[in-house]
Amino acid sequence: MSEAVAALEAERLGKKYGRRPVLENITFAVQPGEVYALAGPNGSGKTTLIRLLTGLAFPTSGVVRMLGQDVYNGGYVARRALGAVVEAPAAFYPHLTGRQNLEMIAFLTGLSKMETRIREVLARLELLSVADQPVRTYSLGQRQRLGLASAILHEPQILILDEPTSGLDPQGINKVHEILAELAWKGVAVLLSTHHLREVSAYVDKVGILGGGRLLEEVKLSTKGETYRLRVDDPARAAAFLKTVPGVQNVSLRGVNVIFEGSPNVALAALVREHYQVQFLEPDYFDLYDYYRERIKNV
Ligand SMILES: Nc1ncnc2c1ncn2[C@@H]1O[C@H](COP(=O)(O)OP(=O)(O)OP(=O)(O)O)[C@@H](O)[C@H]1O
Repeated sequence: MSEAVAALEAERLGKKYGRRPVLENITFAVQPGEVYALAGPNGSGKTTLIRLLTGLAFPTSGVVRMLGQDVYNGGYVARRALGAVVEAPAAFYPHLTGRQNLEMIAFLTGLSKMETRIREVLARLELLSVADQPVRTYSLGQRQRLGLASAILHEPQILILDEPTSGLDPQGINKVHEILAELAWKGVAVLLSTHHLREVSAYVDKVGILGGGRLLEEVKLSTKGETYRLRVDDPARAAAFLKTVPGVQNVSLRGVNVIFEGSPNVALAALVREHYQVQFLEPDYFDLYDYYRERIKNV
């Protein structure tokens, strides 16, 4: 079966400032309905990567595709599928109201049924009560939410957000996560950068860990079924073998652990039969934040 076209795809993306490489060989994909979080210490290149993905900066090497189309080469159609907030909080006309700012964006985007959609989005972001106040009177949280409102106004299939919850209070943070999870559920591909892995681990599908300008690892967070982890000699070979075992699904490597779903008994029996030395097998209670801290310790 051929794989569906990814909503957003970066292939061997690199960026140099002068002679200094800031990003090297970044390859990943976000499928429709998937939430992908970019994590990494300060200066690891998250914002630069987001600027490349959204066309605000050009890569030194590599390709970005949206819905299968190269965004740097006649990717106008592809970019219409994109909603983004890059330098949060997004810039608005301070003397115009929130609603007027959205009307201007809707007009420039050529949106039909503009008033209904603007009302819908303002309501979803809980901004109706301040919709007719000038943006200069908005709090940081309200500005952030207006940024998200403007990014989803045209119902994009791909949403890219740089630290969408920075500066928000806990209620505002929850609201943003709730909206992003809902958009993904409706099929939108969401990519966000974050320093708050515990906040997002409830609903993100994958986390790309950036360190020193490289994608160190992609952690898949399983959302369905019972997940187990085991430690075994030669984990890469054991993982490849488990992929062929009926009753064992979604096998992946996380560091030196093999993660899988399905029957732990079947997995264990199959490994023992093939003479693997299994050190332990247990339910996978995965703390993304602890794992991330461990992973970037020596970067
Ligand atoms: N315009 C630029 N010219 C030169 N160097 C730059 C430029 N923009 C970013 N850099 C460098 O690229 C590296 C990555 O920066 P970037 O802002 O992408 O990191 P980040 O992961 O988003 O950091 P943070 O978590 O602090 O936001 C840094 O070393 C930064 O100094």
